[in-house]
Amino acid sequence: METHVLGFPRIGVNRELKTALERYWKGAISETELLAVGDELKKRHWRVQQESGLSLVATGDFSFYDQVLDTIAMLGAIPERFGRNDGNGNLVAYFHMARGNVIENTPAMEMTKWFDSNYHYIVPEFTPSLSIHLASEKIIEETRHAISLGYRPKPVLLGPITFLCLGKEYDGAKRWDKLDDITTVYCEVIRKLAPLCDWVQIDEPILCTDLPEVASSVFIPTYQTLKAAAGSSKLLLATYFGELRENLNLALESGCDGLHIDLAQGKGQLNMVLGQIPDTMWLSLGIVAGRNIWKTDLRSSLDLLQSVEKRIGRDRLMIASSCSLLHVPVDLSHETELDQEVKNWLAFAVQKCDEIKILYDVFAGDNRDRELLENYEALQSHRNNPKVYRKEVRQRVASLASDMLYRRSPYADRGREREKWLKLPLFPTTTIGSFPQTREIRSTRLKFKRGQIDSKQYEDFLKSEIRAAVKRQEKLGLDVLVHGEPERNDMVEYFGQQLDGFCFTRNGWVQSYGNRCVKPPVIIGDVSRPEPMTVKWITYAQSLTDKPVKGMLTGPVTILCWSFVRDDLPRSEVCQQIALAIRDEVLDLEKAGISIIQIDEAAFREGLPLRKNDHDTYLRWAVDCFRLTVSGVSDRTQIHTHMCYSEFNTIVNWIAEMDADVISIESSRSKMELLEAFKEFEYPREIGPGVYDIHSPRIPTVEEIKDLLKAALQVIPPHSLWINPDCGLKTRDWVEALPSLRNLITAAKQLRTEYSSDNP
Ligand SMILES: CN1c2c(nc(N)[nH]c2=O)NC[C@@H]1CNc1ccc(C(=O)N[C@@H](CCC(=O)N[C@@H](CCC(=O)N[C@@H](CCC(=O)O)C(=O)O)C(=O)O)C(=O)O)cc1
Ligand SMILES: N[C@@H](CCS)C(=O)O
Ligand SMILES: [Zn+2]
Repeated sequence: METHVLGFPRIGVNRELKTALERYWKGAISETELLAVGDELKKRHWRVQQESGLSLVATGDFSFYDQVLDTIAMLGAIPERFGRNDGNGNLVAYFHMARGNVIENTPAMEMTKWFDSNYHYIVPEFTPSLSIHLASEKIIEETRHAISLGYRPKPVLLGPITFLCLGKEYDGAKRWDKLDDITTVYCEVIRKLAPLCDWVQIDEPILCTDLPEVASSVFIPTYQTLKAAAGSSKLLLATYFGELRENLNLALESGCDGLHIDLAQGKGQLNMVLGQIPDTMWLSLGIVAGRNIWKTDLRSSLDLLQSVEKRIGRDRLMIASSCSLLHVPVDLSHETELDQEVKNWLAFAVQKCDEIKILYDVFAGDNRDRELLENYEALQSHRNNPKVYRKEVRQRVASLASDMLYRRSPYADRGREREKWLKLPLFPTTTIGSFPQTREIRSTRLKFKRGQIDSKQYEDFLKSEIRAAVKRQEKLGLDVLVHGEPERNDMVEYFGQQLDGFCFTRNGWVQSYGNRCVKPPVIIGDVSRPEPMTVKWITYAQSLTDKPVKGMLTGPVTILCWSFVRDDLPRSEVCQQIALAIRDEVLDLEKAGISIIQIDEAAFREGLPLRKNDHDTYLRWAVDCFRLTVSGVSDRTQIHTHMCYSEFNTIVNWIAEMDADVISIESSRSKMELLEAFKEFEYPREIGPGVYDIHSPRIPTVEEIKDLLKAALQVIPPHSLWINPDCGLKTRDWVEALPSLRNLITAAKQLRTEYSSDNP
């Protein structure tokens, strides 16, 4: 038997990687110093896995930005605009791909959501001239390094089929034409890894989705080629984030020596796999959930292990995490301020490694009765805690009436009165909500948290930030203003902190992309809103200006998706509870005189199940929860929503069903590609496709912005077009945000002039 995790979080328990990256980008540390931080983190994480007693340690899972970008570097699949650098150890080219090159004005590669998670990967670009060759031996070097330190490594590669499926084709390129070259490089890498290790893990999460036909047809031959390169080293085909369903045969006939299945998000597949797995194939059971932070139910996991043993014996079994632990925080023992009872319900990456080992020990016949009893008691304490079940919340959800899902009038009617009221120009300009979270804002919040300043001082500081934000926007000439969100640490955590039913970690950071991390709140019980959460700040901003200030809220689906959610209640029901809480806030904002309210549903698309068959069920309850949130307002109130990284094509009709008056969407990195969706489906509302890529430090030019707007105008009627950045500006500095917004306003003004003279 073997025990292992599919990957370990790389950010570091104190976000050491984030700090080092930011210092390196600023020029405060050298490349050598950055590499040393990486080495230290790798060593630390290998040590954790070994000290837990796992039989294998993952190598190649560390990355300075993203594992897909590392694969791009390994294959030399570097787009021409970054020069002919081979990416091997060349961190400069590597970071240009991730973040753009400010000096040469080269845009970054696109970034999008990793399956249905809040992790983001860099999207491979396939062009006809792309030449694939082994360009980086990082994984081989890392594996040798682990061996030199006495570890038993299991290198982790992103599989070629998933890599190809996740990329995008440009200039008429056909991705599958690259398969042979890519397979050749993978063979070269596997051949070099084979003498170093017993197992090589190849991740093909794409097998848990509806696979394109061509991918199915090339899967088995590709893997047979890879297996031939592996020689006596064993290949573990890792699947996760769902069930294999109709792709099971591909996995079983791949020639791989082992198959890993996700039993957290794909428990239903176990019987089918057990019924069909060949006698020679190892089975890695992903029992310990890699996407949530609840303790594993060890007793029921042991029952499962025993039932598996009865069917296929124990010699070919591996006990594992369901997926990489990238999606959970590093170490619970650092949570010194968490309520002890709640803490006892949780397990982070380090603790999950321990759980795997306990399962192994008990299964192997060792006595771990104390740990089993503690685990049982912890689960009971969660179930029986009075905060978990709250009668008044359950009753409110039970008494929901269907008329609570409808605005008073249909869209066409409710706009008329509002137009007179809001007096917005053609192509109204706005931003998405947040302004730069400057060092001063973050450190003042920290001082408040540590009790070094009192609430009056903190509130005065936030008000001065809001005043400055309003002044800046008036000076820029924006039409619809925002208060800038200086009071928010994060758009989900901030709301979670004010809602009953949530709890928080102090240090539970999870990587979202590159250097950016989130601290997802934990939903432990029924959710309700004890008091207004944003009204004070929005009304303060509105009191400073005659222009409309948008109320800014995070929507229920996004709060759900970006939290660790209790697993004893359907997600749809938890979402309804959150929707009711946010509905109360919407109505309070309206009562306080706010005429435009934006409800961010940045994670709406992310929550979409990976299989088409499961889409409609999710979309129905997710759309209804959004409608429940906003439908109480009068016709005069304009409802906005905002979404990031949206590949909408198949769900535009559902987005229209949300019945928001205006939607703003990320689109600049993908060069307005999302508009394809609107060509076929005439979206009956107003739209602000993003024209400024806020994830890059680059300042977009007026011409660039106008080009994007003109592309948008091919599809969106002028009276429906809003002008805004892709997303909030919290990750930018003012030195980048101000000139970018100036260019955005100039582009809007020029377009207005062109349109009024073209269309008198
Ligand atoms: C919009 N996006 C978001 C996603 N998910 C979220 N939960 N939130 C989002 O906004 N997903 C999709 C996109 C892109 N993803 C992200 C994710 C994260 C960020 C981001 O900016 N993260 C910040 C951390 C934010 C935060 O919680 N900050 C806290 C703590 C600040 C801190 O680190 N304090 C230091 C000391 C500071 C000092 O003295 O200078 C400390 O405590 O030691 C806060 O502000 O209070 C990040 O930097 O990673 C953006 C997009
Ligand atoms: N209002 C939020 C949305 C981010 S998705 C912001 O501007 O940061
Ligand atoms: Zn956004």
